[in-house]
Amino acid sequence: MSQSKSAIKHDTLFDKPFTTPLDKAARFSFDEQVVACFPDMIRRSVPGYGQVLAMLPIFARRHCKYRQQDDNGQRVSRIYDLGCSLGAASMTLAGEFEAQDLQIKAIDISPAMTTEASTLLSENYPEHDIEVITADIRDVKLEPCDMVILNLTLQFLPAADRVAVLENIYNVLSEGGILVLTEKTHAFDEQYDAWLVERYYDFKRANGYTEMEISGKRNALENVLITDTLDEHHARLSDVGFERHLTWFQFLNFVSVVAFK
Ligand SMILES: C[S@@+](CC[C@H](N)C(=O)[O-])C[C@H]1O[C@@H](n2cnc3c(N)ncnc32)[C@H](O)[C@@H]1O
Ligand SMILES: O=C(O)C(=O)C[C@]1(C(=O)O)C=C[C@@H](O)C=C1
Repeated sequence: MSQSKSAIKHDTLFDKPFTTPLDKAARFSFDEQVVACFPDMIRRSVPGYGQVLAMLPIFARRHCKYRQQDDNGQRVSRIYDLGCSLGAASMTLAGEFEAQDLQIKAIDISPAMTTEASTLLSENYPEHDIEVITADIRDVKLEPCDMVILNLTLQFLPAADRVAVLENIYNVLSEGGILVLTEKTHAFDEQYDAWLVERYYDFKRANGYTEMEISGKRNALENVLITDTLDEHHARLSDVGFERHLTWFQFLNFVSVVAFK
């Protein structure tokens, strides 16, 4: 993928002393500053990020069966990329499918993200039917679809809103379709959780983050990124109607679950 304006910036967002977590301005947000270094940040901060992305087209090949129709009446597979950020998941899918086979709808609440995602996707895949939409995924009316990707997005919604978003997804997925839900989690057992969190910080250290950057980001994410346990995710998927869902990927405290309609 080529970056539109400049080379990807190195993430140095938290390399200065941080303010208190009560300072609203210090809260993590997906603004222009984050957009500028996002590919570097997510690659160095999320264990297995590239591996999860690489599996999405492989899952799509098995589960997307041209069940939908585009505006010209052509049979297509419709995929939602919810909380798309710069469109990395959409980009990976477009790279593995012919333009006429897919209709991708990539949605994000951050205009800074969607502006850059639109540029990147249209520059790299001008022939593909990819719509980038700036919206809150709690408000959008989804259309019938074959696959939904929630890659590190649900964790940023207030806990009380998560069921409704998953219910909407369940209702619009076609029979045979899938939801791929990737999340940062915490372990119920405090000792296991402490071990996982410490090894996660080791992972960040190994990727070049300093102690100040690690603690600054932790403060900024407090009450912004709210994790559930893996059991809570599975229970919620059952509650909204998914009868079958399994954890297909886990790397430290990051997991990915596939739910089958
Ligand atoms: C960690 S990023 C997702 C990464 C991306 N899916 C990827 O694979 O590269 C989380 C994204 O969710 C978006 N987001 C958070 N709350 C949202 C909401 N209510 N509606 C839509 N997008 C939301 C943020 O703006 C941010 O871009
Ligand atoms: O938990 C952390 O410290 C992270 O950096 C994780 C995480 C994520 O899971 O989305 C948080 C914010 C950025 O979007 C990139 C990675």
